[in-house]
Amino acid sequence: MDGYDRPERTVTRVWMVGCGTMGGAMLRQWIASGVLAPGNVDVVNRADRLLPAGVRQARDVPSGALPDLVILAMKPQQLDEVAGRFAERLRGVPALVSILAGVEEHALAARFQAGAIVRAMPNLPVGIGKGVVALDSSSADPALRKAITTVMAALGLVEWVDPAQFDAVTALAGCGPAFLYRFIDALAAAGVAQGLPEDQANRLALATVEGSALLAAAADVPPGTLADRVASPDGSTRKGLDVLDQGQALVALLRATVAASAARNAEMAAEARR
Ligand SMILES: NC(=O)C1=CN([C@@H]2O[C@H](COP(=O)(O)OP(=O)(O)OC[C@H]3O[C@@H](n4cnc5c(N)ncnc54)[C@H](OP(=O)(O)O)[C@@H]3O)[C@@H](O)[C@H]2O)C=CC1
Ligand SMILES: O=C(O)[C@@H]1CCC=N1
Repeated sequence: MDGYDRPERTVTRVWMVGCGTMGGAMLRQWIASGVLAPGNVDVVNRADRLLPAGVRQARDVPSGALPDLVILAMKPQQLDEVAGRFAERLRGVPALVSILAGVEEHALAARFQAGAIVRAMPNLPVGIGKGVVALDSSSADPALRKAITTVMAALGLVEWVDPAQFDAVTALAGCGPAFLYRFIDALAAAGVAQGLPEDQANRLALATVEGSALLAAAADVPPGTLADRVASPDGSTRKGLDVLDQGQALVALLRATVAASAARNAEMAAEARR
């Protein structure tokens, strides 16, 4: 019991529909962290993939009792196909979690009859337990929200967000790793342009981003203050920052980048509405 005389909810048996790049990253970390036992997970995909040992995979959902949780981890464009094939069999599952970008809770509820539906937006570092998982649900009760929070906490930072902000959160955190990886490559390429060997520039750029992120995460001051600490008075960093800050160049570039991703999420939401 949780102190409010309600039974605790636990997530033990899970079915996962689709388990590619993101589903696979989540599953690997859940199993590595002991949150899920491999023998309690069934994956439904179109062809066998390399999955953690002990996880079953098949082309159809298993027969027998429904699990505690079904996770939809295929692409948004595959929603109707998956609903057409599996919605009847999944009817009455206690909880359905979707990681499909853009696809709203009522679009899922129009296709699947589940006790509750939760939208989740992970990002790729969940595979090492250092990701972000944004969550939203209007149908989950407090006990389920707590259970889902516990499961997702093994993947990294968990944030419940306003549904109206889900597309923005997806653009920032879900897509964010891709933007960071581009930045790392661009930093390395800039070093090469200054005469560094390419392999060395790649190592230096990656280690610089890794160390800087770890330091910022541990610091008691914001990243902007750390940037000023790097910039010695009248030194070389300031000259570089002046370029990034000129006309708010970097801010404007990232605003446009995140806005483009958020707009695509909104398009995918519209495509899934009915
Ligand atoms: N990649 C990322 O960083 C993030 C992705 N997401 C979301 O995760 C979801 C998956 O993306 P991602 O992992 O990149 O894509 P992938 O293409 O890597 O994975 C999709 C998976 O779905 C499976 N699949 C496709 N159609 C069906 C079907 N009809 N029945 C069962 N399984 C099916 C594929 O099977 P098969 O293996 O046979 O091809 C594959 O395993 C998307 O909805 C995306 O919005 C969310 C946050 C971040
Ligand atoms: O590119 C995509 O659509 C998904 C959503 C967030 C990251 N990847």
